Amino acid sequence: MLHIEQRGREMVMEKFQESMYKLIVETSTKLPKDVRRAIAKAKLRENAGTRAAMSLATIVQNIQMADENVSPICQDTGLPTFKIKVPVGVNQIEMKEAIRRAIAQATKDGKLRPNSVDSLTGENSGDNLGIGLPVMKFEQWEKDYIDVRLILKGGGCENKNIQYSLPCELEGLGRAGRDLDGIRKCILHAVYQAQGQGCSAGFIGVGIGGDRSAGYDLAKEQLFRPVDDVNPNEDLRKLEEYIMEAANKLGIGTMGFGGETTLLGCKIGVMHRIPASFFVSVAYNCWAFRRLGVIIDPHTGDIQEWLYQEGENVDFKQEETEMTSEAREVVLEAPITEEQIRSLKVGDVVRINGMIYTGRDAIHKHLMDHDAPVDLNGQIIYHCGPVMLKDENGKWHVKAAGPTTSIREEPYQGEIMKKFGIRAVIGKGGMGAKTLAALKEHGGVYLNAIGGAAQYYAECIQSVEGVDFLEFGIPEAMWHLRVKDFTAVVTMDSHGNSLHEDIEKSSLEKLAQFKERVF
Ligand SMILES: O=C(O)C[C@H](O)C(=O)O
Ligand code: SF4
Repeated sequence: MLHIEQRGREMVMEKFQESMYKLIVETSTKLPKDVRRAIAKAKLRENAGTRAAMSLATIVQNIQMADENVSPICQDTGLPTFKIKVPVGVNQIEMKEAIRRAIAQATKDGKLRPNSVDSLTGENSGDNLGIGLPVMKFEQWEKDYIDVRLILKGGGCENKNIQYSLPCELEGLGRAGRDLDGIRKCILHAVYQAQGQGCSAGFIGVGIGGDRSAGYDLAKEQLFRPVDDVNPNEDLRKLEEYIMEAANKLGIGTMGFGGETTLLGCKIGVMHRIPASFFVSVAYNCWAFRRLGVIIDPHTGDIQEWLYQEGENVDFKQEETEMTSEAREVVLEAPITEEQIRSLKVGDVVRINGMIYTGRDAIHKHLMDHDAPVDLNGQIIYHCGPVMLKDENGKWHVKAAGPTTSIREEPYQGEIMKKFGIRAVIGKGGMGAKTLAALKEHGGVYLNAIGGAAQYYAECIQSVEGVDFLEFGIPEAMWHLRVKDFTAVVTMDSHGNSLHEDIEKSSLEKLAQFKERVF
């Protein structure tokens, strides 16, 4: 009897594992309906031919490609966080194990990038498991079904989360006090400081109150609310509406290229605090807002219902995908000469053919005091940590390959370009003053690709010609990629111009319009 019961439980857990696998794959590859609608609305607002319109065209094409290929929307499949509500009596230990197995399987199948790194040694576990990862938060409830929600939040937008301790002084906005108006200022500032680095246009979850950790938890909890719900707290409903309107006047736009839409959603929650502390915590999520949920039958482990499925679905299939822009278009193929680079100006659209080499955090640090494994003279470095799969013949295939946030390489980039003769770097979000000066001195350009458009760029990659530093892990290795028609925009040129610097300046001026008390 006991034996039969145990066998029955094992079968339920196998089914539960299968259900979790489906949830993971669906979350990584298909944006939820509410997010699609927000993106479709943003696209309508942009004027044809602008950089923002072109970027949004790439984004919707990418969403559609991810649907069709059942492949990750963005190569950074994030830090998986599960929120699970269970009836009393359900075995949480077994559920955790099943989720861990499902995560490892989805990684093996190229639906998740191996993203779990030992914080001390830098070693990638290879299967997305690790100390504390994936994050699983259980709660019991009186209902008779299991509710599992999953968010895959990438690193670039996570790095733009911000926490304010009121009262404080904010650039452009002045004093933020311990009241609703002070909160308003913090939230606007949070959107401003993210610029394009978290792959705007973004969604924000805000947590008011708590301590530092509970505040961030509350902020992230807001990201599980449907984009189009209405806050039941009247003050917060008004604040959410106000923020949506005001933030979209900052002119940061898609990818920080300027434009009409900077924020796609704003959800605010509140909890009590202790007298001495007043935190406003903001969780920033990129446009590639991957969160879904399922209802599970605890007796079978089967999915009974998918969540976030209300309302109209936008499949972007009918979209006109022609990405025409008013910009000058230039074809580049490495090795690139200094003369070619000097002829490029901010705003030019570049189509790259031939070889590019990936390099991100580990490689930049390494190259500071080591030789490069290949001759990088005149070459192009791509800030990218792709999702790769090896076939049975040992051949590598690119499953997703969008850009990563370049600013992390700011301490190294200029020096490395000069040391090796690199002429161009591709990334997203832009770089700072040090790199801009090096581009001018040495003759280099910074090319901005569309963050999150991992399927779109994977399709530009014709072959993987080699790999170095695989010991750094798949995302950090140097992949030698042959590309065709890889499109990016010059946003920093060799004449001292930076679109990022310009947008930061103009958005700060716009932010200052919101200095006066509103609430
Ligand atoms: O790690 C990555 O591939 C990208 C990251 O999510 C980023 O936005 O920089
Ligand atoms: S690259 Fe952009 S879209 Fe992808 S996870 Fe990072 S912030 Fe999000």
